[in-house]
Amino acid sequence: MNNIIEVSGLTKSFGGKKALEYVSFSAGRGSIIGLMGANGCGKSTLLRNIIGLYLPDEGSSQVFGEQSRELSPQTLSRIGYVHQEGRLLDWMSIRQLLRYVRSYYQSWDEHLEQKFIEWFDLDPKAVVGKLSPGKRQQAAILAAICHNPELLILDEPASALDPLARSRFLDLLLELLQNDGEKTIIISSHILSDIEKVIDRAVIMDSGRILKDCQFDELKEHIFKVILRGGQQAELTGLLAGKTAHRRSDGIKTSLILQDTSRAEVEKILSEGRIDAEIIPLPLEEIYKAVVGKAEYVL
Ligand SMILES: Nc1ncnc2c1ncn2[C@@H]1O[C@H](COP(=O)(O)OP(=O)(O)OP(=O)(O)O)[C@@H](O)[C@H]1O
Repeated sequence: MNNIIEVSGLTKSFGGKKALEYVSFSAGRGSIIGLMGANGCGKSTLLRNIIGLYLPDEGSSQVFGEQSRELSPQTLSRIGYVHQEGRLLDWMSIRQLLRYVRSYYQSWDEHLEQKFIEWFDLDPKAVVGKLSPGKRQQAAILAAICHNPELLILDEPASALDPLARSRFLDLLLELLQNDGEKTIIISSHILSDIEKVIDRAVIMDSGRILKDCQFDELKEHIFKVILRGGQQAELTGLLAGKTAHRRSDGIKTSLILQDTSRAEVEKILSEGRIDAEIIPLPLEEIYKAVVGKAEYVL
């Protein structure tokens, strides 16, 4: 498979402080990738390096086969980017802004523009500088997607959106991918309960490094919860000790968050030992905490 993003050994410091340390990352076509991690762990820096907004101290980054530091206008027109600060031309109306952005692209999709103006309930006459943060984010999303980019990079795009707008935004992502299964979308977000509805790959960063990068299904297969009841709780807890990220017992039942194992392996142990237990999938937020080692689980 031809990757459209190839990042290798990317390192970037600001004033002596490392924001990225030897990060390698690649992406093929046709997926929605969730980029997660604590504030300041390097997500935006990675995304900005990918599109050439930042230049690395070491390592290389390519998009559509071109070096990120010198992307041609043709390659840039295949990319859509929504950045965290949502910098836009404040004096324009939404309609003027979209007309202005559209003048840079041959592939602008008017039908898509109209559809999402209605969907987001945006007033085309509204002045950008007077929009609420959420409406502003919606305008930024629209300006980034209507040229039908093959690669869509979304850096915290939905933080200011209300629940309905967020849900419409997620539907929009799925629709973009359904219409064209070759698109690649990278979305960085702290709202894990949202992105778990759409992502098929999870990338978790911590302190400038990638801790985990795998298919979301694989992550769910390997990090999950088991609730034990009955008389064999101590025995099974011992058996799974090396794979337990967190354990809590209330005297009646024991809850374990397991990792470094698989549901199939644990199901086998349970059935062989005829053990009364329940395997429960975890929400992405809990999986994330297990990966980064922050054991503040609600069990
Ligand atoms: N332009 C810049 N100048 C100086 N320091 C920067 C700059 N951009 C990023 N940094 C620093 O690099 C580190 C990584 O920041 P980055 O914005 O990539 O993190 P993030 O994971 O996107 O965080 P958040 O979730 O808060 O958006 C931080 O310590 C940040 O202060």
